[in-house]
Amino acid sequence: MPPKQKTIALMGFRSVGKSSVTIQFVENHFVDSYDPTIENTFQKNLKVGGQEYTLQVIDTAGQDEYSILPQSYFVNIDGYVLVYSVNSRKSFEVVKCVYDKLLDMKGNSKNCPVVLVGNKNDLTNDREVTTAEGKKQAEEWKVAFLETSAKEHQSVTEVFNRIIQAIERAEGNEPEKGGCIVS
Ligand SMILES: Nc1nc2c(ncn2[C@@H]2O[C@H](COP(=O)(O)OP(=O)(O)OP(=O)(O)O)[C@@H](O)[C@H]2O)c(=O)[nH]1
Repeated sequence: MPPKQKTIALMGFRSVGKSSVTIQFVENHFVDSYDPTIENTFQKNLKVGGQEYTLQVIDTAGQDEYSILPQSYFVNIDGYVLVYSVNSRKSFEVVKCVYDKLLDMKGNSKNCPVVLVGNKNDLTNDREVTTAEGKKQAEEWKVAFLETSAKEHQSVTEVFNRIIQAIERAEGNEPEKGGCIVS
């Protein structure tokens, strides 16, 4: 089977680690410095449930609760990774606003595959959002939830595995359960 092409956007408040998660996934390293993103697109192959995927990963500029999302964020994007950082309650509030705006534009949640990600879970002493709160929000939205650490490469690949599964489900295909092989 030829690779399927999917486009995924990472969205969320500034400095939550969208670029770090993307770079850890695509290039397998962690960038300690903070360089605000305008917008970058990366490409990466990933095998999920026996199917090869070519992913375009769009690392967006950070949003806040007042951001007007550009039209380009609603067309030609198959799935959304909504990122907050567990050490910032503000970023958790912003991610809810971003979700509401996405849903407004997409019409309903069936058209809007999402994975909710609480990044920086290595910062145990600075935590402001509990795992239970993230989980509860994801259950309300009926989406997958993961806590990650881009710094410690924890659950990063799993994020992309889960968003592909969500996209396939939204398209009416239930992908086989199984390992995910990164190439
Ligand atoms: N401790 C820790 N720091 C992280 C983690 N992920 C990112 N950071 C740091 O957080 C800062 C912001 O990370 P970025 O990846 O640039 O965040 P961003 O969401 O892309 O930011 P914008 O481009 O402004 O939207 C950087 O200093 C990163 O090194 C993580 O998992 N753990």
